[in-house]
Amino acid sequence: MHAAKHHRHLYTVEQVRALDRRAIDELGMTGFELMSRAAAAAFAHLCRHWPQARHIAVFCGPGNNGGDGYLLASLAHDAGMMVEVVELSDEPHGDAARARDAWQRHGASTRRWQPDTTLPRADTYVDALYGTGLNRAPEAAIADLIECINASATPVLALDVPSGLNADTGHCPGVAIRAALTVSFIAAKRGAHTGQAASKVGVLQLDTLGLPDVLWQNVHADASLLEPSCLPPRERDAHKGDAGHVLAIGGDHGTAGAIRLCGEAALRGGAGLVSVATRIENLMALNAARPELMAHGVHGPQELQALLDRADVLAVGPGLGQGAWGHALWLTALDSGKPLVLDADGLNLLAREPRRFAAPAVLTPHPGEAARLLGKTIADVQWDRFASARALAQRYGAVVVLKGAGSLIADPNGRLDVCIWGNPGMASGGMGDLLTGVIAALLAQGCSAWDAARMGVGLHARAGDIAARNGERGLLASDLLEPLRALSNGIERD
Ligand SMILES: NC(=O)C1=CN([C@@H]2O[C@H](COP(=O)(O)OP(=O)(O)OC[C@H]3O[C@@H](n4cnc5c(N)ncnc54)[C@H](O)[C@@H]3O)[C@@H](O)[C@H]2O)[C@@H](O)CC1
Ligand SMILES: [K+]
Repeated sequence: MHAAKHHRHLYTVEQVRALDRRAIDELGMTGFELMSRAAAAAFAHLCRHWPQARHIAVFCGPGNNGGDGYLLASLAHDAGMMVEVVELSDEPHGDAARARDAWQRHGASTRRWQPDTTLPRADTYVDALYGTGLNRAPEAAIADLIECINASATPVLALDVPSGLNADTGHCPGVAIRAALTVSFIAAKRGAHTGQAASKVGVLQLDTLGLPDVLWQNVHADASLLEPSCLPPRERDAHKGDAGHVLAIGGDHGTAGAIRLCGEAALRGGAGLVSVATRIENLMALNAARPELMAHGVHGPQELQALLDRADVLAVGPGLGQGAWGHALWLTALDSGKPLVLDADGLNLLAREPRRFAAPAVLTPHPGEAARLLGKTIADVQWDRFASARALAQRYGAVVVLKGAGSLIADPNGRLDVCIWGNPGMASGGMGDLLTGVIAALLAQGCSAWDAARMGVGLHARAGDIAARNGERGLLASDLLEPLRALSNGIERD
C-alpha cells in the first residue's frame, strides 16, 4: 500500500527507527506485528513482480531484517511455493528468533551458509541478510555469499535495503547485493537514493505497511525527493530584458567547447540574453556555431568589467583554466558581487582561495571538486554525500549541487533535495557545462538560488533521460539541448 504524500520524504535510519518506535508506542503495534506486515507486503510485491515464481530461496541474517525473511519464507511455503532458507551462523535474537521458530515449525529446508557450497536453484532470491542495522562491511564469509548471489542469474528481491548498502548514506563499506527490486518498509531511507545505491536497489518500492497517516505527522524528514518543475509560461507581453542577462566566463585555450555549451544551455534554459567572455581566439568559432551568443574576447579584468556591469547573473568556470588569465577573470567576477553559478575551474580556484558568498550563489561540484573544496579525499566525500553537501553549503554560504548518481542539492540551512533522474550516459564531457548554464538562466529569470539549483538539476537530469532513449553510450551533452528546451516549457514528448 502506498501513501503518496510520504513518498517525497526521505529519512535517516535514526528517524526511521523513531517512526518504528512510534508505531509501537503510539499505535499499540508490536514489533512482531510490524515484521509480519513487512513480510506480507514484500511477499505481495514478489508475487506481483515475478508471477511465475514457484521456487524461492531466502537468505536470512541475524537481525530483524532476517526476521522479515523467515516470515516471508513461511508465507511463501503456506502459498505452496518451494522455499529454501539459507541462514548465517549468527543466532537470531528477539523478534527475529520468534520469526525463525515460526519458520522452523514448517519443517522445510533450512541450511547454514558455508563458503564453497553452491547456492540453491530458485526462480527468485530474497535478500534478508541485513537491513538498516548494517554497521560495518560484511565480513569475508558473508561477502563471499553476497558475491555468489550477485554472480548468479537469479533475480533478487531485497527486503528494506540491499544488504551491504548503508541505508543512511548510500555508501557501501564492502560488497553489497545488487537487487532487481527493493521493497522498503514504512519510510523511504535517504541512502537508497544516492551514490552507490544507484547500482544496488534496482526498482525501488516503498510500502507503508498500511499504517495510518498520523504516524508521519510532526516527524521531521531529513531530505526530500526532487519533483519535476519548470517556470510558468512567459507573459504575452514579455521582452528580452525580463528574462535576464547571463554572462558566461571561461573557455581558455583549447576549451572553447565548454563555454559554448554553457552559453547554449543558458539560452535553452530561457535567459533573455547570453554573453560570453572568453579568449579572443574562440570568437570566430563561437559566432559561427551559435550566433545568438554575444561572444566577447577579453584579455583581462578591464574588458571583463564592462561586461559584468551589463550582466544580471554570472556563470563562471567552464573551461576557465587555473592560469593567470582564468584567475584574474575569476577574481573580478567574484568581486562584482553578482549572483552566480560556479563550476569546474571556478570551483578549483575557490578551493585555493576560499570565500563565503553574500549574493545568491550556486556551486556545482562533482565529488572530486567537492573533495578539494572540503580539503578531503573523494572517498571521504562519498562516504556520506549528505554530510558533504551540507558541509560545503555551510562553509561557502552557497547552495551546493553535489553531482554524481543521485545528485544532492543542499543549502546553508540544511535543506536538502535528492534528484533520482539522470543516467550513466551523462557521465561524459560537457554535461556539467550545460547544468551551469541552465541554473544561471533560471537565476536570471528570477529564481532564488535554491529554486534555480533544484529546478536546473531536475531539468538537466530529465533531459538526459529523454536524450538517452536512443542509448546511454555515446550520449552527447548537446543532445540534451532540445529536450531541455521542451522541459523548460513544461512539454514532455514521448
Ligand atoms: N524495528 C521495526 O520495527 C521493524 C524492522 N524491520 C526490519 O528490521 C530491519 C532492521 O533490523 P535490525 O535493527 O535488527 O538490523 P538488521 O537486521 O539490519 O541487522 C542487525 C544485525 O546484523 C548484525 N550486523 C550488522 N552489520 C553486520 C555486518 N556487516 N556483518 C555481520 N553482522 C552485521 C548486527 O550486529 C545485528 O545483529 C529493517 O531493515 C527491517 O527490515 C521490519 O521488520 C519492520 C519493522
Ligand atoms: K536486505
